[in-house]
Amino acid sequence: MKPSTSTARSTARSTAVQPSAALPHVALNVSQLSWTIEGKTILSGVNFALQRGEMLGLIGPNGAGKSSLLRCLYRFIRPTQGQISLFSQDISELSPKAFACKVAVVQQDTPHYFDMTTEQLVAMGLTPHKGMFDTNSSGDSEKISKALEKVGLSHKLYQQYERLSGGEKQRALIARAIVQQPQLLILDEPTNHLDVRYQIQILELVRSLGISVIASIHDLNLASALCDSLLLLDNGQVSAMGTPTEVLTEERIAQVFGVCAQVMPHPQHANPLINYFYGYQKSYGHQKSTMDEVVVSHSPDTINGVKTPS
Ligand SMILES: Nc1ncnc2c1ncn2[C@@H]1O[C@H](COP(=O)(O)OP(=O)(O)OP(=O)(O)O)[C@@H](O)[C@H]1O
Repeated sequence: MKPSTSTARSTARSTAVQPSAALPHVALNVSQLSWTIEGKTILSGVNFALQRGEMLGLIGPNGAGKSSLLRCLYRFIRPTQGQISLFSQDISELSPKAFACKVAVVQQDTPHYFDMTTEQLVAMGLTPHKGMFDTNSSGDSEKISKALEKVGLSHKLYQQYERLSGGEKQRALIARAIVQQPQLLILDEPTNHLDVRYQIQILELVRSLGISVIASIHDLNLASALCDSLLLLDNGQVSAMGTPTEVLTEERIAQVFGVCAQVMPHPQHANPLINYFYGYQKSYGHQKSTMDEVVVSHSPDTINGVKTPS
């Protein structure tokens, strides 16, 4: 199988449904957002805007505050300070039902849904759009089938959700979000349980929906390939925001993640492709880390005697 020479990003976008022209250009605006709990500041002065139809990757080391930021966006956490607006409307002013019609969330840990088939789980995505006494129609069944087909789970329609594998559960939750037809999709580590094929496929699928997306992603190469822009969070603050090329520099990867990397254009899409170097990390309690020297010299010829590619 030979990959296309067109970019993975443009290929996915070419099938996108264009969002309504009536909506403002900025989907999400976050201004001076801070969150403090138990005297500890977790998020501080976070500012960014997500353009309509754009896919924003939220990256950063463990504990940087990615999930906390997403929780503020889907109203699980009330920020200590700041404002979040969705298509120019303050999200705190939306009713729970109005909010659920506009925003879908796929959380990091797959929740338990005992006694529910995959079909019933995905049908939950229709609930915000229904009145109290509305029942599911044949059109609804078609929406559910199409969403399950998109995530490759048609054959699991009647299987108990609890019996799906971790990756299948993740894909079923994404199918539920698709059925919800949100204006904003929030994904907390959506590729967590997925094998490499589904990591690519699910993110390409999410891109192809043509809606505004914010997703926390640990795999920097995946984020680089599939996101329009990246927001790098470090210690609760925005360290950088911009295109993958602007954000993913060797210096910044060393500073924020504490690893030495070589960044080059990806042969298919030309966004940064990151190669990590090994063997220089501090081993706890023994060796002094050579990281500082690596960062200072920036393009080491050798690391621990291993010649690095030029
Ligand atoms: N409810 C809470 N009470 C106290 N501390 C919290 C709470 N929620 C998060 N934190 C702390 O906030 C910091 C950021 O956590 P968060 O889960 O947002 O980071 P993250 O970037 O998503 O990390 P990871 O990549 O490991 O998932 C951590 O130090 C965490 O312990």
